[in-house]
Amino acid sequence: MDKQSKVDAAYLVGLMSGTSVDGIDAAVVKLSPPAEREQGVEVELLAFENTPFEVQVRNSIFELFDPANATIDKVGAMNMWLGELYAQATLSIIGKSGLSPSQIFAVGSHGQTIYHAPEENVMGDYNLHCTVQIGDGAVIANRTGIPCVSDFRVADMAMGGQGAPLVPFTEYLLFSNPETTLLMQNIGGIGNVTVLPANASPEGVFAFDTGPGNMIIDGLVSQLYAPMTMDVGGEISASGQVIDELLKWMQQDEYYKMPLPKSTGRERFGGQYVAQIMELTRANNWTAEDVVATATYLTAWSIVDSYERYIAPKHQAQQLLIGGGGSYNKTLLRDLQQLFTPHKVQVLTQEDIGGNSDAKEAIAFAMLAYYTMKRLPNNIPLVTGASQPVIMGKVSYPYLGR
Ligand SMILES: Nc1ncnc2c1ncn2[C@@H]1O[C@H](COP(=O)(O)OP(=O)(O)OP(=O)(O)O)[C@@H](O)[C@H]1O
Ligand SMILES: CC(=O)N[C@H]1[C@@H]2OC[C@@H](O2)[C@@H](O)[C@@H]1O[C@H](C)C(=O)O
Repeated sequence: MDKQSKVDAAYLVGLMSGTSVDGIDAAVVKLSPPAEREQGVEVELLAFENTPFEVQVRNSIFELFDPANATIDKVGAMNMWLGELYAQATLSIIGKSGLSPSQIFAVGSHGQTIYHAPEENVMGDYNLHCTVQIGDGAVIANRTGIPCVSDFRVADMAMGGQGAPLVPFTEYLLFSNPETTLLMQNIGGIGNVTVLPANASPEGVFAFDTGPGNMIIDGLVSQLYAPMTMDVGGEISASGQVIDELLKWMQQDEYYKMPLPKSTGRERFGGQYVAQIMELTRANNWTAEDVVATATYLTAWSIVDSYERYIAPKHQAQQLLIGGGGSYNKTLLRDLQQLFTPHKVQVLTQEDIGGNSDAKEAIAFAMLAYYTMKRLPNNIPLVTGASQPVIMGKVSYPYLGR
């Protein structure tokens, strides 16, 4: 890092639109760089906004999750359209922060994942893996006049990694603690955990996707309670009972036993999976609230199962710190508290420690973009499985005529 960057704070915008497809999270942060490489970076959240997707946009994105529907014209058009929406979200949040676009060092945009196949051999004999995030960075840069870093995951995958999860890099920088072993659990569409052992070096950090977060719950609610798309506050599941037979069927999925590193997505727990549950529901005459309660319990179970299988043999954790939209589902929190009590792990949300469950990932992509702009590596190879550190993200520069 050059001498200048050690002292100057930078303003950045972070954009996240995750696997839930609920909308765009946009954050403006002030980043005070570390004095020495990775030690002591500080980030202050200046403004945050979630812009829900209009129904038409959401439906068009969902269409692209099925490779048979994701024709090149639709992918190309949505790549441009999302770029526009991300640019609007960027300008809106900068306005809210009281800054002007010229003060922003860079935008870090995750994009919309429409396909993630870290294991799959997509092209037959060619043994190619891939991950696809759309919402073009060049559109964002040119519409806002701010350099934009986008498409983070490909560089890691090029070096043999899963291209996910990426947030552990920033969680290590922001949350690691000399005395407490923390489990940073995100519950978005997918659930993912970062293990921050007390006093760990970056080599001690590990992370992986625990399985579905809200994806199955959202899918079932959309089918059984349309036009609702989520179980707000966990009220539906609170009124239902877990169906043992369905729970056992869900627990059979091979993902839970797969070795680390691992990551997953809609390809496993999306529309097709929900359609299978709907078939079982009709065949067995299960009630809607019991089915949603079971999917909710499954998510909590997958998190504690991951702890027992991969983490507890190495580390006794003190806290499970939950972020992402799942932290607003009270039934899910209740189930997690119940399941972690025997392990003596305290279950807290980001809000319990003065954080923001919604903003966490957007903040992370602002931070990752900072490292990209400084040409510093920003993956954790032991987390993603990459063979070496890489500088993730592609930079688009606007021409400002000066
Ligand atoms: N008030 C609420 N009550 C219950 N669930 C909620 C509430 N608000 C959000 N959620 C759940 O959280 C989901 C959105 O979470 P989040 O924005 O963290 O996911 P994401 O970033 O899209 O996903 P990922 O992190 O997997 O990429 C919604 O789809 C919904 O299931
Ligand atoms: C391919 C992809 O978009 N993965 C997401 C998804 O949502 C949660 C989990 O699955 C995680 O692996 C990842 O996102 C976060 C931001 C990450 O990379 O850390």
